[in-house]
Amino acid sequence: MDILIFGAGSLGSLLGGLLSRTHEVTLVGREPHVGEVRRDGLRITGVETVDVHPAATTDGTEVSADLAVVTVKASDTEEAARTLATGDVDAVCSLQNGMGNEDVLAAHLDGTVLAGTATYGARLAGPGHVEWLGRGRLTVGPWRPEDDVETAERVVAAFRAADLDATVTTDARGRLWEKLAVNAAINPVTALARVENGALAPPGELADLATAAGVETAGVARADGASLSDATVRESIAEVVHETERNRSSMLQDVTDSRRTEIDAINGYVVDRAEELEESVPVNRTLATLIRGWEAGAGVE
Ligand SMILES: NC(=O)c1ccc[n+]([C@@H]2O[C@H](COP(=O)([O-])OP(=O)(O)OC[C@H]3O[C@@H](n4cnc5c(N)ncnc54)[C@H](O)[C@@H]3O)[C@@H](O)[C@H]2O)c1
Ligand SMILES: CC(C)(CO)[C@@H](O)C(=O)[O-]
Repeated sequence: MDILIFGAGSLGSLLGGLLSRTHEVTLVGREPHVGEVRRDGLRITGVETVDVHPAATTDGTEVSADLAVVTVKASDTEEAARTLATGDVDAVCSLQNGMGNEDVLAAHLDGTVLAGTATYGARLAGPGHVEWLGRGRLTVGPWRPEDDVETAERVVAAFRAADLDATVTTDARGRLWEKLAVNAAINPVTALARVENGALAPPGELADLATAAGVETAGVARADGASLSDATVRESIAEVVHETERNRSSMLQDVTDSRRTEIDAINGYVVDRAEELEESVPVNRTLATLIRGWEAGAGVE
């Protein structure tokens, strides 16, 4: 399969590097990473050490591919979609966190839109070098009624052919809501308290706060038509906190490095959707306000 990875940062470089063992992969990213990959290849260390030489470019315009995997941060999805629209991709699959990315891609692109989740852990350690921090799982499914499950099956088969752990889902929206509830719980609380994920293990006030945000999110998910119980969300949060106890969440890393966070696609999305569905989400609203307040004060782009 001809695969374009749009957003060759941490996750995109890891998955693109692993996929390039079996498929034709082009990474679309930024300098100095792209130049280093073109010169010396991409090195993956951590869970496994892998040295590969995928194609890499900073120019994602007018490209054609069987599949574009989108791994930019949520605030860059609109630009990614506009850029991809200048080319010809048969299918696009977001593996980003948060909600709203698939709708942005669908608004700009003609091909099949797939929604995915990724629990792999990755960190760009330096130009040409990505650290593989945790084995994970990918789920991929059709996003809209007109997006066919056969395309999701072909994509999952291609991922598996490269030894990635991937499954097809026919309930992509439900899966995204569940992941959203976990991120809405863990990300802003760890970012505001400046703690590793393990600090949210129960019992404790931080655990209670995170769980309250997750349970509120499950309420909005149900109002949106998803079948996501409070118990499932509580269990998922506790499980992810346990499995990633030494992780600094992506939002904590963004705040520490003075970068814009994905708050709009996480708690911000919960607040917006809750308003449309006339649900009350005071915890998510407070967390979103605090993170957005930090972004404004820090002057991040
Ligand atoms: N890192 C992880 O372990 C992980 C795990 C699961 C999900 N995610 C999700 O995946 C997404 C990406 O996360 P990440 O940690 O890889 O972020 P990242 O910032 O490391 O990578 C994104 C990359 O996209 C590049 N980019 C953005 N716009 C571009 C453009 N127009 N042209 C070329 N390059 C462009 C950026 O330069 C950056 O290198 C997020 O939604 C995140 O929440 C990450
Ligand atoms: C699962 C997660 C919360 C683990 O740190 C991750 O999605 C993150 O950091 O965004």
